[in-house]
Amino acid sequence: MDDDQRQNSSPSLESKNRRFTFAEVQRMSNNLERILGKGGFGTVFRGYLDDTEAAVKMLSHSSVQGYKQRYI
Ligand SMILES: Nc1ncnc2c1ncn2[C@@H]1O[C@H](COP(=O)(O)OP(=O)(O)OP(=O)(O)O)[C@@H](O)[C@H]1O
Repeated sequence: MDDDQRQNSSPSLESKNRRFTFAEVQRMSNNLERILGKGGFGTVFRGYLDDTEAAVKMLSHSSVQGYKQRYI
């Protein structure tokens, strides 16, 4: 399936991945106040994007290295 087909078959599935600076992450997560969980790529914190509650995932340094080793 190519990208066009994927978009047509699931129009509501849009990527919401965005990157923020550490200062922005601190602000939106109230200084990393509440941990929601941990995954293979790093810790997930509760945060707010504007007024919407959001899960904020911080990639761990080792996962970024692993990503580079695999994909670069
Ligand atoms: N949107 C969310 N709402 C609430 N908790 C969340 C949300 N996203 C992630 N979490 C919590 O953070 C944990 C880690 O999530 P994450 O997506 O990073 O990893 P995973 O899918 O569990 O594992 P992996 O990173 O190995 O694929 C989850 O198990 C869950 O407890």
